[in-house]
Amino acid sequence: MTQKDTSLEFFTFPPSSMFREVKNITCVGAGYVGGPTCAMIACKCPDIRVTVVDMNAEKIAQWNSDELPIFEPGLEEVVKRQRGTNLFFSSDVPKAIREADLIFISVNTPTKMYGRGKGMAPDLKYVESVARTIAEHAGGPKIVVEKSTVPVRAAESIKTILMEAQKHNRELHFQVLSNPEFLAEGTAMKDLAKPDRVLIGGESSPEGYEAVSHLVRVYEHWVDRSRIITTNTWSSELSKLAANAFLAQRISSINAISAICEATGADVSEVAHAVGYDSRIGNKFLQASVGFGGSCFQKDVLSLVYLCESLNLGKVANYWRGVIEINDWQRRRFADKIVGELFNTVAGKKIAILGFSFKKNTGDTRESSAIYVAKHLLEECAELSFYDPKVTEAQIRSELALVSGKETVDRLVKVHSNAAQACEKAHAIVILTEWDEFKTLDYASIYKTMQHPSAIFDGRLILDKKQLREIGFRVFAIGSAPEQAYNMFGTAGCGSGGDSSPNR
Ligand SMILES: NC(=O)C1=CN([C@@H]2O[C@H](COP(=O)(O)OP(=O)(O)OC[C@H]3O[C@@H](n4cnc5c(N)ncnc54)[C@H](O)[C@@H]3O)[C@@H](O)[C@H]2O)C=CC1
Ligand SMILES: O=C(O)[C@H]1O[C@H](OP(=O)(O)OP(=O)(O)OC[C@H]2O[C@@H](n3ccc(=O)[nH]c3=O)[C@H](O)[C@@H]2O)[C@H](O)[C@@H](O)[C@@H]1O
Repeated sequence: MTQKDTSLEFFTFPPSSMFREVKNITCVGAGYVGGPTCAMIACKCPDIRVTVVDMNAEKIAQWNSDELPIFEPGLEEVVKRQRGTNLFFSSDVPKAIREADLIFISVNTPTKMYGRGKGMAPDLKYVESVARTIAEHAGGPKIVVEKSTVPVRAAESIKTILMEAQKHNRELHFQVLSNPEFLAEGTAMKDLAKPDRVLIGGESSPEGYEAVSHLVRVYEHWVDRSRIITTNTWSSELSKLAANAFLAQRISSINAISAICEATGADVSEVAHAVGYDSRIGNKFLQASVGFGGSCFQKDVLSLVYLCESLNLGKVANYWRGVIEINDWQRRRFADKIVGELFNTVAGKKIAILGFSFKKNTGDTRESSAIYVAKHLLEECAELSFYDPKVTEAQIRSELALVSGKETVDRLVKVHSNAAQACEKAHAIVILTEWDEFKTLDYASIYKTMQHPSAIFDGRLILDKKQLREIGFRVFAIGSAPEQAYNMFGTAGCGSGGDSSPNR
């Protein structure tokens, strides 16, 4: 099936349409995707009533309150404007399903932690449970849209469940579409308002085309038709996994280069700039870091690896597995670097950790690299004092307890409400999230309150190394050798992380 075969441009509606024009949308799953996506649809489509439902009643209560359950720049304004007008949050899932013309499935698909595929395959139990609820309560024709990220051919399972219900009730008609979401946290509202593309996959049949065209029309309220791509269902499902794998691969690529930089005197920012200037490569997503985090990159690359293994494509599986391996290695390498530069022991030393969320402008901590760097340092008995502008103390403690145990966390972890306090009497500062406020801290004053010699480890490349060195800090950044460690003949004076321990 080619792209052109499924393109809607040449498509004319069949005389008897199976589905009504979309006037009521229900989204099952009021999380980081369901909430912002539906807020945007409600905002851009005043003629459509949008209801977001979730089995978690507490979360729904938060969506209906002044304190939304997630922080996302620009979200609160839109929710507060639309809520009660054409945007509703409810925990009455059956009712919202009955009333909908189109239903988004936007539930979580985390990596499975049990049974077959443990630690690799995505857990599709929530998606399946929604499909069953739809089958039970639909009562009439529905376009069901898979927005969650799923493996290729997941739509087939949803369809099988729905078709079983259709066999027993002639009022029921279903079409299952794939419409993966590409928003990034922290910029979700911008991404939704002006997406690079909207991807819709559907069945190659008149009913499939009709369903696709209904969803196209929803997006056409604000997205130019040229940016709405229609494909077959499986291409759409695979494109989402592929897009995340490509993005994650870019980060692992630049992080792999960062290790070479540290050992040679090249500077990863300069290399990224020079490489990214090639218009075929492009300059986005080339920021070396302490490793990518977030709920999706690791999960989706692992899902791709599992898919390849299931298809007996071992070489392809290994290729993508390397992306995760480099990411884990980068985190470990950075933690080892901290221990090494603090004279090979951090036991009993206070280390200030600035940033805990997986990136700036979000309070989301899922798979944050901070968790893993902290885990390694806690294993070395470091005393960690944290500050993050959007992550609560309870959240930091509970994430760390999962990997290091509650007793260790109670003994060695403190959480502060500002950066300066976290740094007081510390031997080192470690930047793990690129929050803007960390760029402009008064480091000269902070330096005076610290133990000396004082070190800064920049895992996000946001600090001015020269200025910090002038204050007196020993400065270490991902992807550049310490200033004194390199001579003009190219021999690095300090090893900064080969495959063996970088400790000197
Ligand atoms: N977080 C992100 O930035 C992005 C996530 N995605 C994908 O979107 C999907 C959703 O991700 P998030 O919104 O981050 O997850 P989330 O965990 O924030 O939200 C999922 C919600 O679904 C609810 N839920 C689960 N099963 C349910 C059921 N049977 N009935 C009613 N509610 C149910 C949960 O209570 C939860 O509130 C995942 O597949 C993810 O891979 C895609 C693009 C971006
Ligand atoms: O499927 C998803 O969940 C989403 O995953 C990512 O979005 P997100 O994880 O929210 O955030 P990103 O901006 O992609 O950052 C992911 C991680 O990579 C890190 N990163 C990003 C870019 C970069 O150059 N270097 C780098 O280390 C970030 O700090 C963060 O830890 C994708 O960017 C979205 O397109 C996708 O929809």
